Amino acid sequence: MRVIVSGGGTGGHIYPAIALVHEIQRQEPDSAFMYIGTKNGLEKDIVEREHLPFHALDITGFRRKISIENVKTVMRFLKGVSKSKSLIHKFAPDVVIGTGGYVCGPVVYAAAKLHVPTVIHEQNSVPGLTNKFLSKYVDHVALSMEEADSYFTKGNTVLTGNPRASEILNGNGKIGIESVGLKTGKKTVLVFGGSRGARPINEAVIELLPTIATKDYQLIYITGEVHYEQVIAEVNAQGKPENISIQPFIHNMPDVLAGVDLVVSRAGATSLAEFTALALPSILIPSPYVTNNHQEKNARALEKHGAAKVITESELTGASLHKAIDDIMSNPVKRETMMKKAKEQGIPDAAHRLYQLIRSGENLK
Ligand SMILES: CC(=O)N[C@H]1[C@@H](OP(=O)(O)OP(=O)(O)OC[C@H]2O[C@@H](n3ccc(=O)[nH]c3=O)[C@H](O)[C@@H]2O)O[C@H](CO)[C@@H](O)[C@@H]1O
Repeated sequence: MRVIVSGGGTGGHIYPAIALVHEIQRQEPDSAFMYIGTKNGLEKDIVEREHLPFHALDITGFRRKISIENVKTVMRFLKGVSKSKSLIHKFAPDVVIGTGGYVCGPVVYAAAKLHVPTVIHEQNSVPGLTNKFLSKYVDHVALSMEEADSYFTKGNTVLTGNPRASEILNGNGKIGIESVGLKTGKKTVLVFGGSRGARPINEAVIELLPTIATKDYQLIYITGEVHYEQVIAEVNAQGKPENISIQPFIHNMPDVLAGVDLVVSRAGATSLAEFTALALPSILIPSPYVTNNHQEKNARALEKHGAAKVITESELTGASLHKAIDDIMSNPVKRETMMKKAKEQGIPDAAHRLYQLIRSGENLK
């Protein structure tokens, strides 16, 4: 199969695209791929590590308020459509797939206009602007969560789950823990603030750092690339406990997640698909800076089910985070129950479901 994938900006849109590529490679090893993203998002680095051909569009997202920037955005969109059409003509794909982020807008729109079969994947319970716009033109909208269905009106939705949930099951926990320089066989907590890191989470972790040295568990703490140097400077000023590993970003998340017992994170939809697939208990601090507060909705759904504990950003302090971590880490029965509840929410065969949807496309060659 010849496949163009596009998804960008943050890890939550990029990793599902890569997971789908891996599933197609497993099913049809002689497939050919092209990835279309932006230069400025995380995708360039992540996709090049996968040795996939990468093309960049110069594109920006719409502001919700009327502004002159939006006029420039329309111009970039039109240029993006024209460049996408030329890439599609050259590559001649059997299908074009968008996994969210504004870069998919021109790519998937151009494909639909050229009558190439198209699929978009929505990770969240509340869809982003780009996917809502594209849903009117594409053959299928693949959903990770049923709740998103009511936002799409064309009757072309299918629940597949998030393909990253399948990918994450291939990790090796021992390799993951060793890769960050910690001890295997010890209970481990992972803290991270989504794919870009989150300052409020970093501040809370720095506050609780001195107490970590006294714990019988260890901590992997991912700061986010842009925050790393500042965090390291602050940690060095107070002394880093030995049972903590601090990283700017982790590229082998399937291995690392396979080796941990509890995760503290934002409530991005792709991360949650990973935690539930792996039956991982979580403490979730939803980002309040996202469309329709969708991260809190994602997080509350898991909390209601007993799989997660939610701390809102306004409740977040070093002390509240410390208490929440200790509550779960000192209570194996609670951890066990949360694991069971998390697993009930997972869709571990999502990559295959999405692959089947793509293959079943009536007009797919
Ligand atoms: C601020 C914002 O707009 N966030 C959105 C973005 O979040 P974000 O990109 O943070 O998305 P998620 O938390 O859903 O996914 C992050 C992904 O990055 C990976 N990872 C993270 C850190 C790291 O060091 N290494 C690594 O590989 C995680 O394992 C996961 O696969 O996309 C999500 C999915 O559409 C949305 O739900 C979020 O609301």
